[in-house]
Amino acid sequence: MQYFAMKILEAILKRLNIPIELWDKATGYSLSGRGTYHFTFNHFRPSVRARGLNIHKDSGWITILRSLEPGLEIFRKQEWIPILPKEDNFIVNFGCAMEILTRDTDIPVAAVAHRVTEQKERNLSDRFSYALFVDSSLDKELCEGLYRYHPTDGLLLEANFEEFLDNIVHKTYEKDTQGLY
Ligand SMILES: O=C(O)CCC(=O)C(=O)O
Ligand SMILES: [Fe+2]
Repeated sequence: MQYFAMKILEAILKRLNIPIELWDKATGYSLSGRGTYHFTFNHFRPSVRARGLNIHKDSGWITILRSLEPGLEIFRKQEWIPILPKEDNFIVNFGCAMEILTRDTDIPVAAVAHRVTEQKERNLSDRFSYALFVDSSLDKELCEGLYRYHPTDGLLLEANFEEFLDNIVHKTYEKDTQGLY
Protein backbone atom coordinates (compact mmCIF):
# COMPACT_ATOMS: atom_id res chain seq x y z
CA MET A 1 0.00 0.00 0.00
CA GLN A 2 2.88 2.40 0.81
CA TYR A 3 4.59 1.56 -2.46
CA PHE A 4 1.30 2.08 -4.29
CA ALA A 5 0.91 5.51 -2.62
CA MET A 6 4.48 6.52 -3.50
CA LYS A 7 3.86 5.59 -7.14
CA ILE A 8 0.67 7.67 -7.21
CA LEU A 9 2.50 10.62 -5.64
CA GLU A 10 5.23 10.33 -8.26
CA ALA A 11 2.63 10.27 -11.04
CA ILE A 12 1.09 13.45 -9.63
CA LEU A 13 4.47 15.20 -9.42
CA LYS A 14 5.08 14.38 -13.09
CA ARG A 15 2.07 16.54 -13.93
CA LEU A 16 3.36 19.58 -12.00
CA ASN A 17 6.07 21.96 -13.16
CA ILE A 18 8.50 21.33 -10.31
CA PRO A 19 12.08 20.30 -11.19
CA ILE A 20 12.58 16.57 -10.64
CA GLU A 21 15.71 17.07 -8.48
CA LEU A 22 13.53 18.88 -5.91
CA TRP A 23 10.71 16.33 -5.70
CA ASP A 24 11.94 14.29 -2.76
CA LYS A 25 12.82 17.30 -0.58
CA ALA A 26 9.63 19.09 -1.66
CA THR A 27 7.50 16.17 -0.44
CA GLY A 28 9.29 15.80 2.90
CA TYR A 29 11.12 12.73 1.56
CA SER A 30 7.88 10.80 1.35
CA LEU A 31 8.66 9.93 -2.26
CA SER A 32 11.70 7.88 -1.25
CA GLY A 33 10.10 5.94 1.61
CA ARG A 34 11.40 8.27 4.34
CA GLY A 35 8.10 10.07 4.95
CA THR A 36 5.44 9.27 7.52
CA TYR A 37 2.89 6.66 6.46
CA HIS A 38 0.02 5.71 8.65
CA PHE A 39 -2.85 3.41 8.11
CA THR A 40 -6.24 3.78 9.78
CA PHE A 41 -9.42 1.75 9.89
CA ASN A 42 -12.73 3.49 10.54
CA HIS A 43 -16.03 2.04 11.69
CA PHE A 44 -19.00 4.43 11.55
CA ARG A 45 -21.97 3.07 13.49
CA PRO A 46 -25.63 4.09 12.92
CA SER A 47 -26.18 3.83 16.70
CA VAL A 48 -23.84 6.79 17.27
CA ARG A 49 -25.82 10.04 16.93
CA ALA A 50 -23.07 12.25 15.61
CA ARG A 51 -21.57 13.19 12.31
CA GLY A 52 -19.23 10.44 11.16
CA LEU A 53 -16.33 12.82 10.63
CA ASN A 54 -16.33 16.59 10.82
CA ILE A 55 -15.36 18.72 7.83
CA HIS A 56 -11.58 18.69 7.40
CA LYS A 57 -8.73 18.56 4.94
CA ASP A 58 -6.11 15.84 5.41
CA SER A 59 -2.78 17.29 6.49
CA GLY A 60 -0.32 15.59 4.19
CA TRP A 61 0.37 14.81 0.56
CA ILE A 62 -2.19 12.24 -0.47
CA THR A 63 -4.56 9.84 1.23
CA ILE A 64 -5.43 6.56 -0.42
CA LEU A 65 -8.89 5.67 0.78
CA ARG A 66 -11.21 2.77 0.30
CA SER A 67 -14.77 2.11 1.38
CA LEU A 68 -17.64 0.14 -0.07
CA GLU A 69 -20.36 2.10 1.71
CA PRO A 70 -21.68 5.62 0.97
CA GLY A 71 -21.24 8.47 3.47
CA LEU A 72 -18.17 10.35 2.23
CA GLU A 73 -18.89 13.84 0.86
CA ILE A 74 -16.58 16.47 -0.61
CA PHE A 75 -17.12 20.22 -0.68
CA ARG A 76 -16.75 21.58 -4.17
CA LYS A 77 -18.09 24.77 -5.80
CA GLN A 78 -20.03 25.60 -2.64
CA GLU A 79 -21.88 22.29 -2.44
CA TRP A 80 -21.56 18.95 -0.75
CA ILE A 81 -21.10 16.17 -3.29
CA PRO A 82 -21.47 12.51 -2.25
CA ILE A 83 -18.67 10.22 -3.40
CA LEU A 84 -20.34 6.98 -4.33
CA PRO A 85 -18.18 3.95 -3.75
CA LYS A 86 -17.11 1.78 -6.64
CA GLU A 87 -15.95 -1.73 -5.96
CA ASP A 88 -12.78 -1.58 -8.04
CA ASN A 89 -11.69 1.96 -7.09
CA PHE A 90 -9.53 3.62 -4.49
CA ILE A 91 -10.19 7.29 -3.70
CA VAL A 92 -7.18 9.63 -3.70
CA ASN A 93 -7.49 12.81 -1.62
CA PHE A 94 -5.03 15.68 -1.87
CA GLY A 95 -3.99 17.13 1.49
CA CYS A 96 -2.80 20.51 2.81
CA ALA A 97 0.91 19.84 2.19
CA MET A 98 0.18 19.47 -1.54
CA GLU A 99 -1.90 22.65 -1.53
CA ILE A 100 0.89 24.64 0.14
CA LEU A 101 3.62 23.26 -2.14
CA THR A 102 1.76 24.14 -5.34
CA ARG A 103 0.15 27.42 -4.26
CA ASP A 104 2.47 29.67 -6.32
CA THR A 105 2.80 27.38 -9.32
CA ASP A 106 0.88 27.39 -12.57
CA ILE A 107 -0.92 24.18 -11.52
CA PRO A 108 -2.13 24.83 -7.97
CA VAL A 109 -3.65 21.72 -6.40
CA ALA A 110 -6.40 22.28 -3.84
CA ALA A 111 -6.66 20.02 -0.81
CA VAL A 112 -10.14 18.55 -0.74
CA ALA A 113 -12.48 19.46 2.13
CA HIS A 114 -14.49 16.40 3.10
CA ARG A 115 -16.65 14.84 5.79
CA VAL A 116 -18.51 11.64 6.59
CA THR A 117 -22.23 11.99 7.22
CA GLU A 118 -24.06 10.63 10.22
CA GLN A 119 -25.09 7.10 9.33
CA LYS A 120 -28.50 7.17 10.95
CA GLU A 121 -29.51 10.50 9.38
CA ARG A 122 -29.36 8.83 5.98
CA ASN A 123 -30.73 5.47 7.10
CA LEU A 124 -27.38 3.96 6.37
CA SER A 125 -25.95 0.81 7.86
CA ASP A 126 -22.53 0.34 9.40
CA ARG A 127 -19.80 1.92 7.33
CA PHE A 128 -16.19 0.81 7.16
CA SER A 129 -13.26 2.51 5.51
CA TYR A 130 -9.52 2.23 5.53
CA ALA A 131 -6.91 4.75 4.46
CA LEU A 132 -3.19 5.24 4.08
CA PHE A 133 -2.02 8.78 4.85
CA VAL A 134 1.24 10.00 3.35
CA ASP A 135 2.93 12.81 5.27
CA SER A 136 6.44 14.29 5.33
CA SER A 137 9.29 12.93 7.41
CA LEU A 138 9.05 14.20 10.98
CA ASP A 139 12.81 13.89 11.41
CA LYS A 140 13.88 17.52 11.89
CA GLU A 141 17.44 16.75 10.88
CA LEU A 142 16.16 15.63 7.51
CA CYS A 143 13.16 17.87 6.95
CA GLU A 144 12.58 21.35 8.39
CA GLY A 145 8.88 21.57 7.62
CA LEU A 146 6.54 22.27 4.73
CA TYR A 147 7.74 23.99 1.59
CA ARG A 148 6.07 26.12 -1.04
CA TYR A 149 7.57 25.98 -4.52
CA HIS A 150 8.15 29.28 -6.25
CA PRO A 151 9.07 29.15 -9.97
CA THR A 152 11.99 31.60 -9.58
CA ASP A 153 12.94 31.29 -5.89
CA GLY A 154 12.65 27.49 -5.59
CA LEU A 155 11.58 25.80 -2.35
CA LEU A 156 10.63 28.23 0.42
CA LEU A 157 9.98 27.05 3.96
CA GLU A 158 6.33 27.81 4.74
CA ALA A 159 5.87 26.42 8.26
CA ASN A 160 7.43 23.98 10.67
CA PHE A 161 5.29 20.99 11.60
CA GLU A 162 4.38 22.09 15.12
CA GLU A 163 2.91 25.38 13.87
CA PHE A 164 1.18 23.74 10.98
CA LEU A 165 -0.38 20.84 12.91
CA ASP A 166 -1.46 23.11 15.78
CA ASN A 167 -3.10 25.35 13.25
CA ILE A 168 -4.98 22.48 11.58
CA VAL A 169 -6.06 20.84 14.83
CA HIS A 170 -7.20 24.19 16.22
CA LYS A 171 -9.14 25.20 13.12
CA THR A 172 -10.66 21.78 12.50
CA TYR A 173 -11.67 20.54 15.91
CA GLU A 174 -12.12 23.48 18.26
CA LYS A 175 -15.50 25.09 18.75
CA ASP A 176 -16.35 28.33 16.90
CA THR A 177 -13.32 28.22 14.64
CA GLN A 178 -13.49 28.49 10.91
CA GLY A 179 -13.08 24.76 10.41
CA LEU A 180 -10.38 24.52 7.77
CA TYR A 181 -6.71 25.13 7.24
O1 LIG B 1 -14.02 7.19 5.86
C1 LIG B 1 -13.86 8.00 4.94
O2 LIG B 1 -14.41 7.87 3.84
C2 LIG B 1 -13.02 9.23 5.14
C3 LIG B 1 -12.02 9.12 6.25
C4 LIG B 1 -11.25 10.39 6.39
O3 LIG B 1 -11.55 11.40 5.81
C5 LIG B 1 -10.08 10.44 7.28
O4 LIG B 1 -9.84 9.47 8.02
O5 LIG B 1 -9.35 11.46 7.24
FE1 LIG C 1 -9.91 12.78 5.78
